[in-house]
Order: sequence, then structure tokens, then C-alpha cells
Amino acid sequence: MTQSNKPIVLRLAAPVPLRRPFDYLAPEDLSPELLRPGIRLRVPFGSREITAVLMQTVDESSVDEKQLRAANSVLDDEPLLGPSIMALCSWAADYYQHPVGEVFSAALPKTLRDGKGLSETHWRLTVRGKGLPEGALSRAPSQAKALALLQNGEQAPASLSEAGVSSAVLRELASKELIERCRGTTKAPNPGLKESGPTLGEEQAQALAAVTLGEFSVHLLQGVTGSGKTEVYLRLIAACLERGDQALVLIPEIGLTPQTVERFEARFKTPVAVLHSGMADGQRFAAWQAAQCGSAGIVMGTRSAIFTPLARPGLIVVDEEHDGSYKQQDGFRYSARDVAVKRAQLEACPVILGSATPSLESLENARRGRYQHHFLRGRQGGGELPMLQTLDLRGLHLNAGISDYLLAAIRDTVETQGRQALLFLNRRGFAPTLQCHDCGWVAGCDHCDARLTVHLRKRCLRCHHCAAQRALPPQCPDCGGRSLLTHGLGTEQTEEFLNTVLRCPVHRVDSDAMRGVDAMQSLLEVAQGEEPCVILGTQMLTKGHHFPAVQLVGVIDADALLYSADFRGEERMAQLVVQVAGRAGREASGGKVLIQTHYPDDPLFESLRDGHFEAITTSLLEKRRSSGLPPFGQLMLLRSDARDERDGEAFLRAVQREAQQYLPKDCQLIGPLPSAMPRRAGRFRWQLWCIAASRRSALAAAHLLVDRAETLKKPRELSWFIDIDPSDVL
Ligand SMILES: Nc1ncnc2c1ncn2[C@@H]1O[C@H](COP(=O)(O)OP(=O)(O)OP(=O)(O)O)[C@@H](O)[C@H]1O
Ligand SMILES: [Zn+2]
Repeated sequence: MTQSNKPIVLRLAAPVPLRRPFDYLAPEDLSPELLRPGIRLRVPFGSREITAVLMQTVDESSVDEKQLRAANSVLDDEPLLGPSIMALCSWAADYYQHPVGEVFSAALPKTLRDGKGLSETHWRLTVRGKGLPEGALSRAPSQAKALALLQNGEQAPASLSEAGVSSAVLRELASKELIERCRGTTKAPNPGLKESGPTLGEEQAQALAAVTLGEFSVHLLQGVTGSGKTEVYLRLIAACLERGDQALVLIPEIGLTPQTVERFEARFKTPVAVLHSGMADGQRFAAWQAAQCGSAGIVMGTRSAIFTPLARPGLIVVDEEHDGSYKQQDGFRYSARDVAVKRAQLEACPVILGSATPSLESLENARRGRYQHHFLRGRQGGGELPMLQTLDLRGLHLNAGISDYLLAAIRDTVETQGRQALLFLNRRGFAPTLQCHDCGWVAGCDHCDARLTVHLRKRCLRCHHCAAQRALPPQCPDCGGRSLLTHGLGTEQTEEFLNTVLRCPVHRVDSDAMRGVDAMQSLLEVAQGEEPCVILGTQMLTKGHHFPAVQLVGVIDADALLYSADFRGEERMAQLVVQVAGRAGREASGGKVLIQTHYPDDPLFESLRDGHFEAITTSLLEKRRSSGLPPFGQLMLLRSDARDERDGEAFLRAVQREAQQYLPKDCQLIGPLPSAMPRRAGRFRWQLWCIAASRRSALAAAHLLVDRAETLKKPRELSWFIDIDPSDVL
């Protein structure tokens, strides 16, 4: 009992871009028991009304009480977000130095952020239905069956339809007022299996046995493509469901295809709730609700699914943990993989990070004993890993980037053996440069420090860094010369060349050709169909898809990957080569990978050739250690972005000056430096690097930098943000 008449102060996460919670007074005559963290309220904000989440109630506000406004209404009688998600969001807001209200927004689907209520998705008996005398529906057996099922309590439509009850029957019963809709409440998911998996191999069984459900632990499952990692996930999920718990499975952006979902649905009886950014609000809301109420035993999704509340969390899986799509690149810049580890700790459950090519961060955590490291060294079904071979390009004649040797290998694969070849080239378009042969003019972007890429098919020039696009000029705009040359390579050009020399179809897979989900889907169908063809593409090819009939993999320009300005360039290149190589000949043996390079003696290629991914990561980790870069130092970037060329630098320099003396001793500020592309979309970009030797000082430094940046006067035109653990520094 409160003695004084002190009003209750509500501390709320409001969806506004400010790095602090907001205090409000409780709505009048509201029973205090209703004010539980995790409920939503409608509150006045300026002249608007917004939906905010209650973080906690406090006795006293830091703001003068007379200034506090009262909340208008309470939206939920039960918290939508449980204590662990609440704690996760608060942790993430602090760790990533991001406005707390926007972080909480990541945990709620749009429908709920807009203030609408949970929908009534389940069916239950009405009072009338409960009191129905036995045998009353003997002439309608399917209705009687539905009633019998509902005697055990409410049911989700999915489990009713699985039991053979159609929606027509449900409608009929509802019209007789025997059943009604209700909100789903927490229930144990159906642990049943539709099919049992294969007998596990020894290494799989060892990995499985090492994971104890019901307590926090982190496992790094490292296994080449096709080694049976997914099978280990499936067994763990089965054990998790058996305990009455739910499993959360994260998949990279492009790996989440109907095939992936089908594989899980084929194994388990429990519904699989799927969440990704391309879904309509309604679908997303339904999946969120199935996760939150516990009716879906498996929740599967891309990056943002990591914030989905679960009624009974028991296991988290992050597939292809090294994948770049787990890091959000704008707004709330979190890493879903890292958040997953934190979440597992808060939920007291195990988390499995799986990959053929783990990130250096995870490998180092395993080396230090923070993560348990399990290996799957052999491929399932005996399919051998393809042989890797470098092809010395020095002095060789190239056609659209392709050497005669590679062309012969492609011909042999598709025309002689009737198999498929997969070619990797990380540049879309026809050519990255258009130049005038007479005066040397080069087509550049007006808004970026970048050249325009030639897209011959669409007869245009495009900037790959901003939205700029213009028609292909018939002559040089500077001197009027008519001989315009293209330099460099792109997928369009290689596709065109291959079409002239091969009789089989050439499928191009890049973001120009693969617009929409369906395009990728139909390509995968072609690949499954096993007709002889060439599949030519960018990054998009490397992720998790199965290409069973691929016998030859060609990496057209490995050098472009090797010499990147980003300190992660070599790591990415090694991951990429191993990942594309993994697409070859899973079912059949004798697959081959040809890597075209001018530097066949680079030690990195040597290790790749010998199949020593570990030798590469060991030497890359050594390099990182000596330079103090991640995972040995923690990196954060304060980035600015301004229309004026000097503003950004001046602002970051001022932040640096103000922060320097308060900085923890083991932190270092570097810069300000211009970004690798100093001007992009008409704005000048600068960055201030901060490297900290420990997590604790990193957090302190992040607070300090953000605090200074927020208080300093800045030109109106300038914007800034902090990127904690950035995945790219360009
Ligand atoms: N113990 C086993 N016995 C027989 N077949 C198995 C076994 N484990 C997995 N498989 C089969 O081998 C194939 C590859 O397994 P799985 O998809 O689990 O590998 P993965 O490592 O997850 O591959 P990727 O890296 O591409 O995701 C699948 O068809 C799977 O059904
Ligand atoms: Zn541009």
C-alpha cells in the first residue's frame, strides 16, 4: 500500500527516434494490477495519440510531476511481451545505442503497433456447446467430432483441420452458437512427427548429445554443405517439442524459400509459423500471434524474427550464421545472430549457430571456450566435396571474363556430360564503366563518387549506389565522339557471350533478373529439373540453395573479391568460394571448382585448394589479432552524412575532441576519415572509428560518443548514426 497519494508513474517505450523512455501518469481510476510491463497503452504525444509499451512503473519521475501527462487508455489486459523479450529489447537499445521505442517496435507486428487488438483465432465451446446432451449431433458426425475435440479445450484452426474438421463444419457449429472464436492461450505444441529422419551419423549424434535443453549454452555447428547440419537441427527441435517447448529458427534472407519451410513441415505435425519482411501485415500478424500464444511449435524467419515473443521458448537455431543478411544495415543496426545469443541467455535455452564457413567472431568465441564447437566433416550420402583448382589467368585470352580453359570445362559439363554448370560473378549489369575512346570521358554518377554501370539490355546507365539512371548516350557528351567503350565485366555480358557459344540455356541470377520471390522459385525448379544448363549469378547463388545436378562451379573473377577495401574482404572471399563450391555435385561425386585468378600463389588460394578452411581462418584471425580488429577489439563507427562537403568532418572532429578525455583507456578513436565512397546520393560521408579492447569499455565509449553527438550543435542538414559491430566499413 502506498502511504502517500503519490501517483503511479509509467515508464514507456514510445515509437519515436529519441534515446530515452517517456514518463506518463496512469489513466485515472485504473486498477494498478493491470499495469504490468509488456502491455500497450494509448498516450497523447504532441498533438497526436500514439501506442507505447509499458516498460516499468516507478514511484517517481525524473520529470516534474506537474509536467506529466496522463495516458489515455490501456490496450491489453495481459502483457503482449514477456519479461525476457522486454529485457532483450532494453538490452538491445542500450547495446546498439538505438532509441528504445524503435527497438520495441521490432518486437511487435504493425497491426499491434497501430493499436489494434489481438485477433481471436481459436475455437472453443460456448456455454450452450458445453451443455449439449450426448448424442445430440449423432446425425452430423463431423460436427460431433469437432465438438468432441473441443471438449479438451480451445483449438487452433490448423490443428482442427489436421484432425479432419473442415472450416465449413466450424461455420455451421458457430451459426448454431455451439462454438465461438477466442484468443489462443498458451498450449504445448504438438510434438508428433510425420516422418522420422535417417539414422544419425556419429558426428551428428555427438553434436546432438552435447546440447542440453532447458539451460543456456551456445553451440557452433561447423559442417560442410550437405554434411547434415539441418538434420541435427531437426532432431533438436523434435526433442524441444517433446518437452512442450517451441523452437525459433533463423534463416538468411535469401535462404527462406518454400522448400526450406516444406522440409520442416514434412517432418513435424506442429504448425510452422513463418515470418519475413516481404509478408503482408495480416499474414505476419497471424504468424506472430501463433508464436506468441504457443500454438506454433516452430517459428521460422529472417533477421527480424529474432524479436518474436514465444510462449515457451526452448531452442534457437541460427542457420548460416556467417551470413551478412543477419546484420541490419539501416535504422536499428542490430545483428540477429548476436541478439540470438543474448536471447538464449535470457530465455535459459541453448542456441545453435550453424555454418560451413563460420564467422571469425564465432570461431574465436569457440576457441576461447565460450561456445562449444562441433564438427561434421563428411558429406551425407558419400557425395564428395568437389575438387578445387585455381586457374592462372596471367597472359590468357579472356572472352567476357571467361578463359578458353573454363569454357572447355563448361562445354564438357553441359554438352558432353549433360550436367549443369554454375558460374559466379559478383557484378551485375553489362560493364562497370563506359568510356569515350576519343577524349577519355568516363560516365560518372552526378550524386556519388562512383562510375555508372552499363546495362545494355535496358539500354541505360545505372548507379549501383543510388537510384540514378539515364539512357545510354549515343555519343560522348563531352567531345561528341562516337566510339564509346565498355570496360570491365558484368553478368549481362558474360550471359550474352555464353549464349552465343553454347547450345544450352543460360540462366542469369542477380537482383536485376530475379525480381520478386517467384523468379528465384522458378530457377530452383529448373535446377531441380536437371536439364543441362548454365546458371550464372552473383552472391544470390551462394546461399543455402541445393543444385543437385551441378557438376562444375566456376568463379570468374576471384581477384575482385580478394582485393576489397573492407578489412573483412579476405574472410568474405574465403566464405564465398567455399559456399559456392558447396553447391556442386552433392548427390554425384567428381564435382569440380575452377577459380580464375591472377594470383594463384596467394596463400589463401593454396589453403582453399587443399580444402583447409580452418587454415585460412587461423591465419586471418592472426592478422586481426595483430591489428586489434574484431573479434579482438570491438569496433564501432560514428558516421555522418551531410550535403556540405566540410560539415561532416567538422562535426565528427568536434565529437572526437569532446569525447577524447573521457574515453576509457583501452579505447582508441581513429579519424574522422572519409568513407570509401566519400559522396553517395549527393551526400558527403565521414566516419569516426572507435576500437575498444573490451566489451565493457566499448559500451562506455558508445554511450559517450552518442551523448556528445546528441548535445553538440550540428548543422541542420547533417545526420549521424552509430553502427556497433559494423559488418562493413565502406
Ligand atoms: N544421418 C543421415 N543419414 C542419411 N542421410 C542424411 C543424414 N543426415 C542428413 N542426411 C541427408 O543428407 C542431405 C544433406 O543434409 P542436410 O541438408 O541436413 O545438410 P546441411 O549440412 O544442412 O546442408 P546445407 O549446408 O546445404 O544446409 C539431406 O538430403 C539429408 O536428408
Ligand atoms: Zn549514384
